[in-house]
Amino acid sequence: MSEPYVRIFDTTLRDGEQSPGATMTSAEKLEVARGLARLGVDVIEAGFPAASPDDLEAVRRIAIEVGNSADGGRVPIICGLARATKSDIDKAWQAVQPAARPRIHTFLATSEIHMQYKLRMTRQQVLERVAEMVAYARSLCEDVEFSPEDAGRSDPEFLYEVLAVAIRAGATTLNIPDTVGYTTPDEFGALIAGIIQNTPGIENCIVSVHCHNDLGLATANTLAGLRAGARQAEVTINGIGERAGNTALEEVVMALHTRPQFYGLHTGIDTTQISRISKLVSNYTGLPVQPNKAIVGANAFAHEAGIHQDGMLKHSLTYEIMRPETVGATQSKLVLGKHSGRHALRTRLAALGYALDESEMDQVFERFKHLADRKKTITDADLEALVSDELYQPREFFALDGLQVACGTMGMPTATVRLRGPDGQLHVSAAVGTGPVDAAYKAIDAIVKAPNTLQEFVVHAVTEGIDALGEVTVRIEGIDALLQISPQREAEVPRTFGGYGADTDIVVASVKAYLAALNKLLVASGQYGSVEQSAVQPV
Ligand SMILES: CC(=O)SCCNC(=O)CCNC(=O)[C@H](O)C(C)(C)COP(=O)(O)OP(=O)(O)OC[C@H]1O[C@@H](n2cnc3c(N)ncnc32)[C@H](O)[C@@H]1OP(=O)(O)O
Ligand SMILES: CC(C)C(=O)C(=O)O
Ligand SMILES: [Mg+2]
Repeated sequence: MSEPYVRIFDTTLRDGEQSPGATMTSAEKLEVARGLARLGVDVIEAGFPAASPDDLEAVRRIAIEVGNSADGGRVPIICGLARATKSDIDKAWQAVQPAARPRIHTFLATSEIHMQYKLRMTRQQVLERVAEMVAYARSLCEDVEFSPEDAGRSDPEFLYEVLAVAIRAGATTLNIPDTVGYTTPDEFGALIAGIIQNTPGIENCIVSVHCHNDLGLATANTLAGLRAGARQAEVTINGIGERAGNTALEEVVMALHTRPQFYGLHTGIDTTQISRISKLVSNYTGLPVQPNKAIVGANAFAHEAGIHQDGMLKHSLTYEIMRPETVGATQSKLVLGKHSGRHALRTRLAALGYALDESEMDQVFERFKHLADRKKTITDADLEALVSDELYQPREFFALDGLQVACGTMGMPTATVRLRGPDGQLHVSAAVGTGPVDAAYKAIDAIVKAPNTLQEFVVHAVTEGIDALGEVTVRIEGIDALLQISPQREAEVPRTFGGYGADTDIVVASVKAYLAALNKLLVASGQYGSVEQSAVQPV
């Protein structure tokens, strides 16, 4: 019992598939089973063959194709679940028999509430059924697992008795399920310790734990069970499963992997396969992984806070207890947003090719914070637009002098725009568009003649109510020919320009924002005179 190896029993294809809506096709199950074998799980619980002929066939295919191949370095045990009835056990055996290492897993509830209301059986009848069905399973298969369902709410003394009967009948693995996720870690650990201490013959069996997450304690309970002497953990990928789910494979494996001194236990899992199988299961079941999910969530290795980003840049272990590559994830992400600081911003700008001195950095940082207040995440294109503000002093070549729009359901949206140009003259143009903003932008384009593509258009209400001040942020990309001032300058000329406008009239705000971005583009292009200042040098 004291060996340090923990068997990973994956039940994604059985208990995981019991998640509402998570049904997978046979082909998808086979693909997941292959992924689990590559991951290095010890046991694949491939399904509940008595549930339907399709389920039986899916388990059988897995037994044939995955249960006989050593793709993952060794052949996994293929297991089928069965109620404690002859017909379920026969179907489970029919399904798993073709595997090189088949297992039958049978179960019967032992809590008072399940015995009385669900099974309508007495304790004595349960003991007799366990003896009979475990022996029957063992007559077919050498590897038999027995689970006293709802063990977490069962009388421990009765459990010892049931388990001893199962051992005498030939069970080789005794799995202790906290079926409804009711127990707490101390309690569950004590239950496992009590079972190991008080069940005759248990020293020749593997004790297993199977926890559900109704109180969010599945992983904690599983680890407590392992600390108490269990050497098999029943888990699912991404923690999917009945109701709030099962213990997540990735959490248990990485807890043991990350804290070897504390647990002194290890598994045969190739941790670099974790991210891949997580995505596969999420895609096939249609169950998205929450972004903050431990190990496999999109944010598991993303850092937004400036203090954390600074720490990460100095030494990744300041804020990461494991490397993303260890679980097969792409590298850590420093997400630029309203909580970011100068270190992260400077690093990102350097990666984009800009080296700023302190005072330039201060200016860019101030604008960055202001923009981050209005936008959830700041992209590289946003940064280029920000730097362009510093690199090329914005000059108002074209200023809005008047705007009139006609829109609604009675005709074509039309805009008339009057701009004061660099020559001091007023220029008027009118255009139709798909809406008033589109029409106004087309009218402006007809005057300004600076080819560009609109990359982003964000409208934001600053204040509440009908008279809310609307803010518009746009980002445009200049068409290359206009920006090729000279080959040497090309590398340092940003192609993306941001503009911002605010007004109680959202179309006016949109026009102001567009003109602001266009004026920057015109400065960069040198169309109306030379570039005034180059504050930023390429790295
Ligand atoms: C905790 C767990 O995850 S248990 C596994 C849950 N998984 C599943 O249920 C798999 C999918 N299930 C199914 O497809 C169906 O329930 C089937 C085919 C297994 C059974 O369908 P039905 O025969 O129509 O029975 P139904 O599901 O309505 O009721 C379950 C019956 O099994 C009995 N039963 C429940 N657990 C066990 C058990 N471990 N051993 C023997 N009988 C059991 C119940 O008491 C009930 O019996 P009753 O009809 O005499 O009252
Ligand atoms: C069948 C058993 C092991 C089960 O899934 C449970 O009790 O949760
Ligand atoms: Mg379960």
